[in-house]
Amino acid sequence: MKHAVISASGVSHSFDTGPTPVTVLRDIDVEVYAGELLMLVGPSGSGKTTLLHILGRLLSPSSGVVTLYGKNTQALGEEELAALRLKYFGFIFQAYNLFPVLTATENVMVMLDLLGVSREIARERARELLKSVGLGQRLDSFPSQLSSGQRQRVAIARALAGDPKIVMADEPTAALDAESGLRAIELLQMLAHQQERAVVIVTHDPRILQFGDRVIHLEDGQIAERLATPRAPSPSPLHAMGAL
Ligand SMILES: Nc1ncnc2c1ncn2[C@@H]1O[C@H](COP(=O)(O)OP(=O)(O)OP(=O)(O)O)[C@@H](O)[C@H]1O
Repeated sequence: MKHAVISASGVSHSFDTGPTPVTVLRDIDVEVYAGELLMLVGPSGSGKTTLLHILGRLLSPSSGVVTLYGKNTQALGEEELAALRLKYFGFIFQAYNLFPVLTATENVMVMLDLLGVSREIARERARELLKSVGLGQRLDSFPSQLSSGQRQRVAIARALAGDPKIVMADEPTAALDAESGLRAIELLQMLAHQQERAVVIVTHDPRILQFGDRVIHLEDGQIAERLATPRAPSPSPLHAMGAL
């Protein structure tokens, strides 16, 4: 039987930052599995990013339970959660969050440094990761010298630095043209299908929906619909291009 990597049950969340609390998620049940690309879609404000943050344990839900490999994470303190995120998760955010004064290699090395990897080994590993996402020719480029698609691939390489079992991406193709978006989503699909990682993506982008093994629609903080799409049978064209 397939075991869930992440399981959220009865998750609700309210933000208490304004004069009145705003409930943004209501009684959500979601399971995430290794080897699948799960997409969270829905209108703006429906709670997709909030749910991604809760599944990634960047945010604790107001109520409900999130388990990681069967272990309840609710009682963990901030330090334990930070260690958990470092160990299991790779995050890719829309704005890339690359350091402008660091090269592509150095941007990936920052993550390895956090993981306690020595500088020399980190440099080697960062280069390997960048080559694996097709950036072997741009190792020493600064973010400003890269296209948006290349910057996104640096962000993907950095998210993979700790060899995470779970990769989470918020709008990974939103800022990309069609060709770069396709390459990015194929790369993320490869991480799920060929490397058995669990990949969770929040997206508005109709061009990439077909890549999801499952698509969960959120409407006003609730799950409106789950769709299963067939797994792509053919190997990624990125392989043929020698990018992976
Ligand atoms: N830190 C916060 N404090 C208060 N309200 C918040 C906070 N973060 C999000 N919200 C509110 O929660 C609701 C859901 O936001 P969320 O970002 O999860 O939606 P989304 O579906 O990802 O939207 P979009 O597609 O526009 O990014 C929105 O109404 C938003 O204004």
